[in-house]
Amino acid sequence: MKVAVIQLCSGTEIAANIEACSEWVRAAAAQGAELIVTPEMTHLLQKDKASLLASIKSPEEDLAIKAFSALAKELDIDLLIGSLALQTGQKVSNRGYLFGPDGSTKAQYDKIHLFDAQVSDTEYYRESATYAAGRDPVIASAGDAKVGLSVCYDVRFPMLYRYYAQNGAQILSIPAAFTVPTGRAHWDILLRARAIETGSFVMAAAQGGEHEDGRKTYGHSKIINPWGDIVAELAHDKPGFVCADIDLGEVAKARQRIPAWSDRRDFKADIKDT
Ligand SMILES: O=C(O)CNC(=O)[C@H](CS)NC(=O)CCC(=O)C(=O)O
Repeated sequence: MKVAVIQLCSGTEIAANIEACSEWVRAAAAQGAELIVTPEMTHLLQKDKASLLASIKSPEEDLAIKAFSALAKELDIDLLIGSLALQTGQKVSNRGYLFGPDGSTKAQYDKIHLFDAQVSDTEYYRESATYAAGRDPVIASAGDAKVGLSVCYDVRFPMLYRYYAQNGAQILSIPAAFTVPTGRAHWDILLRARAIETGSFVMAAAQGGEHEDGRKTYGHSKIINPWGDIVAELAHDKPGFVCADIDLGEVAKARQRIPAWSDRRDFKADIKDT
């Protein structure tokens, strides 16, 4: 099957971000992509909390959900919107959506692990101050593939992806808005590790560049095969997309060669200091 990841430099205007993203989705679909993944915070990257809260809507009123479900139908594709900021209660949800070729919402996933980190002496994030954490892993079908959904910082929690692999996922979706310092040091290695240790394809769609809210993100969107090879990538931080023809048969092959994903043994975690 042919798949694509889209890289964006989303700004602070929802309508403009939807339009920019839609153009790239159309371009990828024109090249034959049947499953397309977009980055975390596709329709709004806004660091200022008051402005964020003033811009976002409930899922019922959100314009991106309407626009992207219609786009999936028009193009007859599976469209996985990495995530949207949505007003869902006391706190905001960082929520991904998979829209099917009929425009239906096949799945939605709320980011489980929130990014509260001191990235450098001057750059820190307190995502949990604004966002509510999700609790449930989600696997959804796209064509013949089963896809495990995640968002950004989730990539640092291998147990989520092991759970996905053991429950039938062949593709791991890892949309992101990675910081530049952690991106340089960790992005590529974390993604390849998740592919290798689970014997799965990884589709990593990233935000990249200098955003309107003043933030910089790392870019370097890529598609990785179950052996850990990068089969397509944008080796920069500018908007664009890359496609790859992927053979889901490679998943079973990789898992047969190195059965680490099913050889797990449970051990007692209470190690005694001797
Ligand atoms: O808040 C928003 O507007 C959009 N969300 C993000 O940018 C999120 C939470 S701050 N970023 C990450 O999770 C980066 C993780 C990362 O960079 C790492 O794990 O190293």
